[in-house]
Amino acid sequence: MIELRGATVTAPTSSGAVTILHPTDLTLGEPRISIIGGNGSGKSTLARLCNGLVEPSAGSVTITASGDPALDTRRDGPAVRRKVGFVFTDPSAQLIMPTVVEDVSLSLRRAHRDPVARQAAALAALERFGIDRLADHSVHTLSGGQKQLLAIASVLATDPAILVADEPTTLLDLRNSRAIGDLLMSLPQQVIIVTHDLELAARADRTLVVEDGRVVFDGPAEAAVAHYRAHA
Ligand SMILES: Nc1ncnc2c1ncn2[C@@H]1O[C@H](COP(=O)(O)OP(=O)(O)OP(=O)(O)O)[C@@H](O)[C@H]1O
Repeated sequence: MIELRGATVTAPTSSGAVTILHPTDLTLGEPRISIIGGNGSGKSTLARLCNGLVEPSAGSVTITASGDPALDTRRDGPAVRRKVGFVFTDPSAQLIMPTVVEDVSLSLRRAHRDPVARQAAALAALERFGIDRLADHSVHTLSGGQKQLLAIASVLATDPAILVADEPTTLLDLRNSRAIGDLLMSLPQQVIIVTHDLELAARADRTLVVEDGRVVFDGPAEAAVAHYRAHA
């Protein structure tokens, strides 16, 4: 569960501070939540607030998961990032190591100090997502779909309670975006997806429509998509 209380984001610019997200109150507990809205409306900012990549300039963002005490994104940054995994639009931004298995191993370095156990856990994570055959491939030789799958596998290998994905299918062709969409919708974790793909957005339990730094509609996915279409 993610709670925003008066969460506001401002950024300094040459012409003074601008408000990117106006004070926002949200309790996000549904298993599948989508965030839609026009370019520059503030969707990524809202998504990044959820795992502390962006900190609120005012108000608070707290995470409660698995009965643990609530974590505050400003106070408990590293613990929040362990609880809330984040997948970027461009998986290349996230893939750092030369080979596929090394990349997953890197994200497991905290969970498994022993290199042998870590390698086994990394291979198991790849197997779970059907990409174990790529274990020794260079990350640079993967297709866009394979890269996004690997980025998701690396994040999920650490078993976060919540996954936030910022336009995870934007760079993918139809087949791969469907596959990644299906995967995200089938995960046991709570999933929050920012997307311009209205078909994917409509599969959520709840959809937020963002416009000019404000959540202007919050409700069932079909109604939210209809609102967005009518006001776009
Ligand atoms: N650090 C910053 N400094 C100044 N302005 C910023 C900063 N970060 C974001 N913005 C501005 O805030 C607005 C919202 O940005 P955000 O990336 O959240 O939008 P978005 O809805 O995700 O857009 P898109 O769909 O194009 O990815 C944009 O106008 C952006 O230029």
